[in-house]
Amino acid sequence: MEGFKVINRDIITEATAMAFADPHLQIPDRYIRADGISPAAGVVAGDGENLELPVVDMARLLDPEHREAELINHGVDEAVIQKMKDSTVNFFELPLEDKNAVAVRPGGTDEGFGHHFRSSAGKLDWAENLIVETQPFQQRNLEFWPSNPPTFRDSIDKYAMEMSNLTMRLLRLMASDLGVEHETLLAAFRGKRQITALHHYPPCHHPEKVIGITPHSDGFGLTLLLQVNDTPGLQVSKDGRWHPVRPLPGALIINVGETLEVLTNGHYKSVFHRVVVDTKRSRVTIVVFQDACIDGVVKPLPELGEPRYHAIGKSEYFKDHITEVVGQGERFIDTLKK
Ligand SMILES: O=C(O)CCC(=O)C(=O)O
Ligand SMILES: [Fe+2]
Repeated sequence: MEGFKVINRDIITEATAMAFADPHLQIPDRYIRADGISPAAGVVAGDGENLELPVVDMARLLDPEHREAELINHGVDEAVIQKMKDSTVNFFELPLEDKNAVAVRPGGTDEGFGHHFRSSAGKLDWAENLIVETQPFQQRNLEFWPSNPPTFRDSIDKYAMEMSNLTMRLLRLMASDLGVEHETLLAAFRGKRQITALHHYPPCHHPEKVIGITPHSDGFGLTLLLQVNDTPGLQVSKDGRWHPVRPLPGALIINVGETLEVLTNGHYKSVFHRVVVDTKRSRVTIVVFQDACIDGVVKPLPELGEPRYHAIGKSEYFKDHITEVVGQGERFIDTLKK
């Protein structure tokens, strides 16, 4: 996967692992954000102003009549979710040495365990991440798929499949909402890449000095985010303030990526978000990105009228998306608006 808000990867060192494990150790300088990125720099909305993201209660969305039953019959398989959560937690609990068996290779592919984002000032996010490409099947690079815990590969394989199916169900609903043929929207996603990112944000005794994930908006089509535990941290930017997002237990958060904003000609909007870390509890999330394009191009579906965004080739899109996100902290697609 070329692109994906990555400018540079870094391995997790012993010193970092120690700082992550002991909230009372001094924060290494590379994690201290003084560059306008730190949570201290943004205004956070008050209590009771948590943002209602498009939190999708699958059961309710798919069948208003049969909430519980529908979740079992049409929603994501609970056993698959639980197994994926367990494997993820087990992986992050391993000693650093074991996790580094699938470490990122600086200058190599964008997969692996490590830091996946480094600001131009060389600062790092307060998190360790494992990223693997889960679809298309032929592009899986098992070198980066942990064999420890032993359940990991099977868990992620099944979870990825569930997320592909869920994406197709969501796209059908979106296509109906947009008034376009289902196939038009589905075709833009079919056979495209699916990237799975596992995030672990350790606690930090000075959360105002570090950031779990730098403010950004997702570049791909659709993001499906699952919280493994209920530690808060995700915040969404709206009207110049950061609003905490607290998903309902068991709900997935669906983020519209910039590519989907363009495809739908601005009907769905991609949001700017970040993660702040907790003083006491770690936060673990499982995030699946579904990519999309029309014949290699990011552009509005022709059915949706006069295009409001300029068309751009996929590789150019990702190249520019990175520079823009990192350079200015703004959404790249705003530069594509007509
Ligand atoms: O972990 C989270 O809550 C958000 C992760 C995220 O924004 C991303 O992976 O793009
Ligand atoms: Fe994101």
